[in-house]
Amino acid sequence: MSDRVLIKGARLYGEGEPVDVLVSNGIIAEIGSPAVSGDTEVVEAGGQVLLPGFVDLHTHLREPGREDAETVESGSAAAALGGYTAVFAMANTDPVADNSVVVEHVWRRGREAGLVDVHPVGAVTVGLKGEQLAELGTMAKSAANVRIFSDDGHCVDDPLIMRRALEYSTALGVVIAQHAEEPRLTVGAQANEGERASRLGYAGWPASAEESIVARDCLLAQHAGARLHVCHVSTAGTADVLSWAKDRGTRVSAEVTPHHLLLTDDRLETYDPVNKVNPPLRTGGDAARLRAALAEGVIDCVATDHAPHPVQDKDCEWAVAKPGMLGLQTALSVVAETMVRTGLLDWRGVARVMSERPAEIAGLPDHGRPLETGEPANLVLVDPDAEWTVRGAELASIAANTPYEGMRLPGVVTLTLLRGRITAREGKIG
Ligand SMILES: NC(=O)N[C@@H](CC(=O)O)C(=O)O
Ligand SMILES: [Zn+2]
Ligand SMILES: [Zn+2]
Repeated sequence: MSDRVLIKGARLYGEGEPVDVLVSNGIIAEIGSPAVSGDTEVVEAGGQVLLPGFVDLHTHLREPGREDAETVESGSAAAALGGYTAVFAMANTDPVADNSVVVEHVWRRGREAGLVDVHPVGAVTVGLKGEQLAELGTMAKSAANVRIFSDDGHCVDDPLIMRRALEYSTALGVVIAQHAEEPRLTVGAQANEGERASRLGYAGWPASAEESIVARDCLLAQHAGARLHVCHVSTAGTADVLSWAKDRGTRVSAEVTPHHLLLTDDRLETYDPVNKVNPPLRTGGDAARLRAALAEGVIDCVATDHAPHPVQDKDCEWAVAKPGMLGLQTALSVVAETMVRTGLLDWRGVARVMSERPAEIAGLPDHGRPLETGEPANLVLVDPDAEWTVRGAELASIAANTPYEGMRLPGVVTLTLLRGRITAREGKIG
């Protein structure tokens, strides 16, 4: 295949007149009306929107340990098809990614798949048990160059351990990403605490279990001069806490998932565990506030929390089903539906929340870059007017637990380029 790609007639950030973009040697070589030589692959963009490739700070690739749900390879394919050029693979694997052997393994598997930059997240504590700090320094200095640490799936609830992790992180220049859930407040929790959960007989997961940890961690981070990242913000109250913390100069960033922007606890009525997720789907008021907070920058970015589960862990009684839902291939469309169609964000704003901010938070030098000559060609082309119908069985993930089954959504990823190489085109890999 040619190493030169000419994207003809794309609108950069969805703005202005269509231009031609020549990609060569992994970079954007020319923007305007470049001359085409023989050995150039031409992509007719027809006025579609060109954006920097998306960066997902929160993905579960399940390898090692649960290859029946996802592998680095299948998850990388889902990522490329979703318009991603970099993903961060969470540490709650089996064995846990709490040492340099596991993080280097995941990193190498990502390189072998070659569809997206796979950056392993390291665990904060040994075995995600919340008792003893993992060797953050060794993982940071390993070949995997770990930049984000998280016990995601579990909250680092002991304030002393969290304080030590934050203090240690400053010396390493890394970020601690917290799954904010006070475990004493969510014992047996199954769904958002409220009238609907009580009526259906589900133990409630109160907003305060998230908000109290976020407030505590903002204070700990501020005192330590450390950087904190808040995973999957799900409540209006957390947006308030973040707004307060940012106003007083706390170095805190935050993500919201597509499902918390679009779906609400109305979904409980279905009794279908595909809708079970942690933190749980909240109220319409929460979702509205999360959208506004994302538009305002109180919440920095969108992260998928892509959480594949095999059928036996989802196709069962609600109480025993595992929480989590697929997200990589539907994220752009859900953002288009909730943020672009509503007028809350334009496409430049989408570039900010899905590419630029996450790349900055993670410290990735080659992603989330401006669409300019000389910049790395990590790019995604989106057809903003096209719609598609989500079918779990057709997604690239091994698991099929999408909550959007049968939904028609706007925004289709038509091309993804990683360092100038086509990784996905018209819904197909490579
Ligand atoms: N989000 C989820 O419901 N599940 C995640 C864990 C997590 O993100 O907390 C998983 O690993 O399955
Ligand atoms: Zn989590
Ligand atoms: Zn997660």
